Amino acid sequence: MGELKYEPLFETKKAKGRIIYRLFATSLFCGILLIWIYRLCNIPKPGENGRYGWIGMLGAELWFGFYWFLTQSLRWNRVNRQAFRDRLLQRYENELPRVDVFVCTADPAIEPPIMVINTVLSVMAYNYPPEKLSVYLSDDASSELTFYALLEASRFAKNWLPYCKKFNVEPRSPAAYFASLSVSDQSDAEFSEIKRLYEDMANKIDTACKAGRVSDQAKLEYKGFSKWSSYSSKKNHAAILQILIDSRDEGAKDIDGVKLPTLVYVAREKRPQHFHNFKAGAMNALIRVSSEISNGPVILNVDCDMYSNNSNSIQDALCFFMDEEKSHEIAFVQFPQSFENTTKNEIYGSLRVIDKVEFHGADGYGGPLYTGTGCFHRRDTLYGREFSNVARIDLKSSCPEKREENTHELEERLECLASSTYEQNTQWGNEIGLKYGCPVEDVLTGLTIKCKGWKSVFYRPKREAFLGVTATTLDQILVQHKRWSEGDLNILFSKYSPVWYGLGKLNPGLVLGYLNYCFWSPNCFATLCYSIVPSLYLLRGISLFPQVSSKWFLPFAYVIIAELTYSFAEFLWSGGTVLGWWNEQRIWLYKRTSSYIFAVLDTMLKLFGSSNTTFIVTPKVTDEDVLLRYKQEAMEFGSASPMLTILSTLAMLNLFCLMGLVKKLLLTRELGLKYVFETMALQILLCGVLVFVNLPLYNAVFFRKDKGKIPSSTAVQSVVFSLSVCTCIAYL
Ligand SMILES: O=c1ccn([C@@H]2O[C@H](COP(=O)(O)OP(=O)(O)O[C@H]3O[C@H](CO)[C@@H](O)[C@H](O)[C@H]3O)[C@@H](O)[C@H]2O)c(=O)[nH]1
Ligand SMILES: [Mn+2]
Repeated sequence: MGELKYEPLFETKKAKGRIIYRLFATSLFCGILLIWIYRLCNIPKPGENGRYGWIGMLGAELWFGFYWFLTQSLRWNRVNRQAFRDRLLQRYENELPRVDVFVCTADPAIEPPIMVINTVLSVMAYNYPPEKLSVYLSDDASSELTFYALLEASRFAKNWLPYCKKFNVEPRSPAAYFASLSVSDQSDAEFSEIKRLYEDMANKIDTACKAGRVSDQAKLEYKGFSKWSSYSSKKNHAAILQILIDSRDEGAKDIDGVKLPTLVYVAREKRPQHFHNFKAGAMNALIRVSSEISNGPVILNVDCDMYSNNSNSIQDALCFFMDEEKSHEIAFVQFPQSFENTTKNEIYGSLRVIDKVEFHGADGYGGPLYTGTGCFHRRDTLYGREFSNVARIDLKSSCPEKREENTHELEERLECLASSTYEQNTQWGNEIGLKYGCPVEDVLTGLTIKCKGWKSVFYRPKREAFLGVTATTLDQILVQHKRWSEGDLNILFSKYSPVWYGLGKLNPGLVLGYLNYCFWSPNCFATLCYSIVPSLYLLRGISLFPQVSSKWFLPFAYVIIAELTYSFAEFLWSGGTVLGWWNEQRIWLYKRTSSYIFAVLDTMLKLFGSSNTTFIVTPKVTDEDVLLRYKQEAMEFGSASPMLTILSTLAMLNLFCLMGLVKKLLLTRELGLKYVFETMALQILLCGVLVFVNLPLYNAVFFRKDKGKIPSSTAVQSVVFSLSVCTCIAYL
């Protein structure tokens, strides 16, 4: 008899087409080198026209070339992963580990309780032994509305979970499930019954939310509400911890008599004198509280809008943690961040290329970033454990034992773990738990885990594992990207910088990979230069690029065409549309000329100690008329803001430059047509593309009447400002 053959629980395959890609990238690099040489060798002498502009362009092109080089690290060595769930179940069906799911919410006004509990229900309904599954909701708003919704959800779960199992429902967020069905699917009695139950619950929650409070009757029915009696405000209250379902209780069963997963509500203590560290603080409180309740060795973390869209994700993730030969070094398994409310052409851009390309590239060098949601961690690594090849963590576990304390005693005992002083004089937020002090606690925490010797995995199953809500206005997306790019830049300067902390600990390819994100925001300088200088020089008739007939024109043409074609192909290959790519270019420009500028400024202020970390939560609800425009893919410029003023000014500036040129060519005939095209083709092209990409903005300034247009004050400011600059440049 031969030995049993070892069958891996997952496999890792190199992505196809890497050789061709590498050849292409090398050719592009040669083009970039030639551009640099041309710029360096042709700097106008002091006193000559265009010297400063030229030097600016040189700087910008050096930067773009450098940044392009960084982006190669995420494309050079892509890998794809495959998990074998059947093998996992064959080997470990009875020894699966306990899994704790953390859901975070922060504000019932922009993260509606009904959305939050749909996420909670979707993770409670995972295809996983319920006695091994525990769900924790952290409510940073400590809102009794959210608590009330969770209470209702805990009751509805008794019907919903068996229904999901019986009919193998997907997705298991009730709202998403009902919305996914057509009328003809909705005939049988059991369906009508579950839908009615859901609607009853949703109505109750909706009524409470509209009233802004929970009815006295509901409060009388459930003693848990008494914990709000000493509550004074969202920023000043004691910890509230309630175990709504304790799966160790005999009574914790659904209508079919099957166990329910544990469900816990936690609102950590907040006091004005103690800083709460946003989501990282919430997560750390959950890590502690859960350690005393279920202590699952695997933790899944989702944002409150990211419902589970695939009931098998836990098993998928466990394949990466439980393989006998390859799993011991894996700290976390990150799933893509995908969204449910995207429109066809994604007017505000997407994370498409990051998910379909870049994270697979990072995975080839040791693993993707932790991006805060849709990520499974080993609990120990969150405690700061160093990787060791010898002391491996065994995840296998049997059923939890019965507890001595009753639920009430347990709650009382654990509230102190969520107190606002618990972390004082401890290493929480520093050596233990998620890291504090950075707007992207997720990226920073993931980075430090990897610097302790661990690897991570990026897994993109065919059926999306999680779906969330993406921003629906320009302002929201710019604010979000400011937070992200600022956070990533903070990491660069922090003690955990991939450069000085990561070097030697991470694969150099991954260091470069991280730098891609750390250097997001400094891209603003080169982009600003490229979108202002050539256009203004165009107005003055000064050429900044080689003549069309010059041989130096070729590398420019090659790099521009090759890079644009590549980015276009990559986008389509990632599942995007043609118009989607064009929209992506616009949002690329907008982020770089607004979010990133403020990210750099705030980081500088912070380095000099005069600014604090903030976290503006992205709204997950949209007004009806805004939603309508979103669905029609009309950009929502909306309210005035410094970011919008910059965008609008830049757009106007380019428009006036182009108009100025046309005027010179056609009306005054100051310049010959042939001469202009020969010497300034690329400048005209650049300015023309900038105008073309900004068409929706001009429309929003001059023609739109709806509320999503650019506010008149912003429009006037930007026109006056850009017109004055253009006039000065043209006539002085
Ligand atoms: O003080 C806070 C602030 C936020 N949150 C929660 O954090 C999550 C993320 O907030 P959101 O406004 O949706 O930010 P996004 O930019 O969409 O989030 C991404 O980026 C964040 C870091 O900037 C990560 O924390 C997130 O997990 C990641 O999905 C939400 O569930 C919030 O409820 C808290 O629990 N407490
Ligand atoms: Mn979000």
